[in-house]
Amino acid sequence: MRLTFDVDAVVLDIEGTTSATGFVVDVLYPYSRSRFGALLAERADDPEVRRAVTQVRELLDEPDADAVRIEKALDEWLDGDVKATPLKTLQGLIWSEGFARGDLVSHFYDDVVPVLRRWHGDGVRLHVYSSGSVAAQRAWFASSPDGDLLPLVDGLYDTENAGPKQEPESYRRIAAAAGTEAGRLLFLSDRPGELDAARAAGWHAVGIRRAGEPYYEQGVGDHAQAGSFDEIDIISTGISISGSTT
Ligand SMILES: CSCCC(=O)C(=O)COP(=O)(O)O
Ligand SMILES: [Mg+2]
Repeated sequence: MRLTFDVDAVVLDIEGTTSATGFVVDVLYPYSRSRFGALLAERADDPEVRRAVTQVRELLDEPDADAVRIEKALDEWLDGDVKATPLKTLQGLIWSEGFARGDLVSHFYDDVVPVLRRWHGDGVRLHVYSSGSVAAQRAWFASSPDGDLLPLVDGLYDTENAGPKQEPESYRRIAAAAGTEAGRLLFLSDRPGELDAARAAGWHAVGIRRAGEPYYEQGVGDHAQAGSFDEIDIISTGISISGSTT
């Protein structure tokens, strides 16, 4: 079944939506795991590392946690795919350097890039909202197998600049930052809790269900769903339900 939305902007989740969770877990996670120790030891004075370490200590409620304890916590969060903000900050530092060095190339499902190019060509604004840090998102889109996709993207949002993905307030912040009415925004994600939060903020939301992804069997509750981006049409009239133009 095809889905049609009259919106001005589409906001994209990454893992499970544009890209395979398996790739993130099997390629990116080991890459960061093997580099946490050196990052914590050699760059402890880097302001971003220091800020993330402070956040880890706060989350653990262990103000004196040393580098060994911090690394253990990061590894445990990796094992559980826990989307802790300081984990994502440190991964973002490591991955963006890995992408820049050419060690890493990102992954997008086959249907995604042609559809993103079409929507962008049609004047639909594209934003990203992922638990992966903005630095990681930037590197991910810049180093795709199809080349640099960053020119397609207007805004990048993560759990630091927008907030947790399961809270409606985060979606209100993104709408304000993007300068777009809630009813003119469409969120695509694999996780029902994120779709619920977007809808509670007045956005349109579609669950992306791809066979083999962790949330495939659970489904997306009562949200509209699509198996690929090909099933979604965007028309952008610029006319909101209340009749005002954007
Ligand atoms: C380029 S971001 C890498 C993926 C990642 O670490 C992540 O947590 C993605 O989570 P999402 O919110 O996009 O499902
Ligand atoms: Mg996801």
